[in-house]
Amino acid sequence: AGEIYTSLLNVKEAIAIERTLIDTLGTYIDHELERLEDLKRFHSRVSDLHIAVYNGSTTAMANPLIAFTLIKRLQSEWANLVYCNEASENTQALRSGFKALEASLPKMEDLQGAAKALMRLQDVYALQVGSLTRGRFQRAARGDPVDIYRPAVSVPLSGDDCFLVGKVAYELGDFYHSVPWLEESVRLFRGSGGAWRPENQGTLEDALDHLAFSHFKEGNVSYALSLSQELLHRDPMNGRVLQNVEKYETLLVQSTSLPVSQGVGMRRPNSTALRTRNTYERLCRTRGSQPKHYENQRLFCDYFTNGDPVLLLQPIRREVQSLQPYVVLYHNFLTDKEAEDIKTLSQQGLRRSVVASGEKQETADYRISKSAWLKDSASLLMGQMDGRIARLTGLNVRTPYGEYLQVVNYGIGGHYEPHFDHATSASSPVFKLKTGNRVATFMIYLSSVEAGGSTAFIYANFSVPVVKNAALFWWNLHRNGRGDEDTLHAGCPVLVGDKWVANKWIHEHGQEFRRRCALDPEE
Ligand SMILES: O=C(O)CCC(=O)C(=O)O
Ligand SMILES: [Fe+2]
Repeated sequence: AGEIYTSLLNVKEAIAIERTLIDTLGTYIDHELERLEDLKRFHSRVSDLHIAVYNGSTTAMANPLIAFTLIKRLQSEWANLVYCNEASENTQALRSGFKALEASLPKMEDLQGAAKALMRLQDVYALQVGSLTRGRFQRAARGDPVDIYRPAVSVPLSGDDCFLVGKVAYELGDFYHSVPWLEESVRLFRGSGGAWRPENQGTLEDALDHLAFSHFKEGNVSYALSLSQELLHRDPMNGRVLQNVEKYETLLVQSTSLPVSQGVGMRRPNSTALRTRNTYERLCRTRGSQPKHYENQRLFCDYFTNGDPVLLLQPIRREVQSLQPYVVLYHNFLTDKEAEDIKTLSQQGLRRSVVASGEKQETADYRISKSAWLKDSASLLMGQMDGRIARLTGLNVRTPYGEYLQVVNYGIGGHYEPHFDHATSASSPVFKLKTGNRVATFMIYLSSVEAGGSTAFIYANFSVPVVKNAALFWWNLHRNGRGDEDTLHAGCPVLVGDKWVANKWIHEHGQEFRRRCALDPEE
């Protein structure tokens, strides 16, 4: 079993696992209740006897029957009860039921991945952590926060839920994220009276401790001090906290003469994609600033036939999204049934998506999804689709000029940060087919999403929302074979939904007479 958080299909499968656990726990509780009923029955029988028969005197023992039953109870009944194995048998059944599922349970990696996903969504969609903990997706705005998406059912987070997210950030040394999540955790733990719960990972004290240190690392010593003082108040014997309090006090005395380092504002941790991050995130939140069709006459919608006899009978609705680079959206490229069939066909083959790294391929945080390759033999549908793509694009998409269909299912907060589909180095695995570079991408949306998940073209400054059954086509290379930098694109994090896409990558070879060279290097 691979990880779960990288594909929503696997996350959905986890529901069935928990159903089994619910049943197992239910059985355990029933058995334990029966056991406690037995204990209660015995307890009240004996205590009733003491009230009714013995009644503070010993005269009843003159009755040999009463004396016999007292002897019997003390000789065997009490021992039988006290040494009964039922409790441990019940526990054992509960634990073995759990153990049977252990292999299919999420791992630490899944919890971390899911926590990182929440922080990613918080960043990219500028969501308020306070709203998230109330089960809402809201952005800070002047005045009241604005709903980005309204879920039908909203599930609030607990103090412990927030503690875990904060702790994941904390352990990554990411105090920018640990602070707001631990703040929420402390607030919620305080609100619930700080009562201990057996299922919890952390306590109010743990949250205070992590929060104080996060503030200290962010340069907010006085806040770190007051949190540590609260912690010390609750846990006066904690020597480490006492030391911290003293340390913070000393630092504060010294720093009165130093420039105040507080209020600088916390910085988000740097990522490699820093250069394009602002544009990328803006494009994920909005559709960007690509001129609308009425602002640019050359952007249009039409019913497209490509002069093809089949398409002439059933033209396809084409929406030109951009001219430089040339990006078009073909609506209703597939039927619902076909989209479902493709998802079903790929289910067994889904593996964690990889990215090119030199000559090798490896998993990366910047691509969170699972994908499968569907060979032409997978279904008759493959050939039919190839035919449709060939008619629309006028290109040769037969193997090896077109790659197998790559079906992708995104995970929690799943995304694909800005990248090129074509190879940018001679050692790229793209050249393994020996049919040149990826000249064009034909990407089909197999699902819709509730929120997020747009496809963003960073330099071209526009984004395309997910439209189920539609297909997005663009040229990755200039006519002279050089990569077109303007095709830098990304799959935005899925805010709410189960996003599926399918990629058909078309190579240079086989297109010699279909897409000819041009003298203009920009063409
Ligand atoms: O999911 C998307 O919107 C983009 C996917 C993509 O760019 C890719 O798979 O190469
Ligand atoms: Fe791509």
